[in-house]
Amino acid sequence: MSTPVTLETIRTAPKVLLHDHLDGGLRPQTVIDLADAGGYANLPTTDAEELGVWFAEAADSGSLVRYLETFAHTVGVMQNTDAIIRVAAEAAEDLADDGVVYAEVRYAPELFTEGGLSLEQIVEAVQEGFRQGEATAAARGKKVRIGTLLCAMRQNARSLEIAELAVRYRDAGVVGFDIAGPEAGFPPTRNLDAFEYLRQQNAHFTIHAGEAFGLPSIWEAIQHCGAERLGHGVRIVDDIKVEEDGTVHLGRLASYVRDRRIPLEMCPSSNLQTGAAASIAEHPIGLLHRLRFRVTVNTDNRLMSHCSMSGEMAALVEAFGYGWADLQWFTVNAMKSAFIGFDERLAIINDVIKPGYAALQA
Ligand SMILES: O=c1[nH]cnc2c1ncn2[C@@H]1O[C@H](CO)[C@@H](O)[C@H]1O
Ligand SMILES: [Zn+2]
Repeated sequence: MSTPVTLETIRTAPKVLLHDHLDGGLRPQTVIDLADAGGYANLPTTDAEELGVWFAEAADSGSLVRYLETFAHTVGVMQNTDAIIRVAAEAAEDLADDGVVYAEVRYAPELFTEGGLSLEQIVEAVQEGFRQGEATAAARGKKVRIGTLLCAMRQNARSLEIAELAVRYRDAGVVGFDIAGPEAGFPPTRNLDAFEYLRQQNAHFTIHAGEAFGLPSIWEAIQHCGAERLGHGVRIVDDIKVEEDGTVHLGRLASYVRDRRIPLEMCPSSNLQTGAAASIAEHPIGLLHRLRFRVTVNTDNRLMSHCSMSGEMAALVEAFGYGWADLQWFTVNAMKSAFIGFDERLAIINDVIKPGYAALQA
């Protein structure tokens, strides 16, 4: 008999996460410890439980710009290598404990230079932390592999430099590039030189698009910049019309995204907080899953959105009645869309994901 699909059983299922911010996933107690050690005095509270609630509530603002303001505190405590190593190691452990078998975790190196670290020192500290966290998790019998994405911030003008950094570290665990930060007023085409460079280097990138801004942002990301995946991409529904009788019409852009199998890195809880969707039940992921877009499920920011990979899946199960076959479909979609090599993706699908879901459905 098939195992019932509950939060607890979903935790045991192999999961793949493509969109998770390192500076959005700290444990509240770690924020407090690091603030204390590093002399960061601006935290709203030094009680771990209260701090967790504070982040979730402050981020629950209905606006991406206000959501992003909460990162001042996590970035504020990550300005030395010890702090960065600890945060990265704990991220790997927490993901492994939640049953994530492969994750791409992203961060913007340019945000961690206030204490005098070079971009290279920052990248190396994060890689060291991931390596430590993977080893700690493996010793507990949980195997996770972490790939790193480097973000450039849309509001700054350092994207080419960060793209070069990503390429320099591509054989050391950095598997791709992204642009993050406020979307309105900062179109992806501002960073064309970075994307051009990455394409010439045969390097991979995704772009946050279609979260706080609509179709033009998605169109630019794909057709001008050459994004392989879309961070969020929720607003692609603006190009889909559902008639009262249920007939569906896809516009040219939505058709292109579906036909080309462009992966959508969807983050349901985060989207509720930034106002990109009103509720999980009304989240476009339901329609996009039904229409067989290349949908993936992600956390975005586990601290600010007070979520986990298993929790996001459980919320979808509750809202849409999904079963193991749907959760496996999301997981295989994500693994197919990862930025590591084809043979490695295939091995995880065949050796880990399929047997894992088969056992749950047996
Ligand atoms: O959903 C999002 N949309 C756009 N930018 C984001 C989102 N979540 C986090 N960041 C931004 O990405 C930086 C690097 O990790 C974070 O510091 C935050 O400013
Ligand atoms: Zn994001």
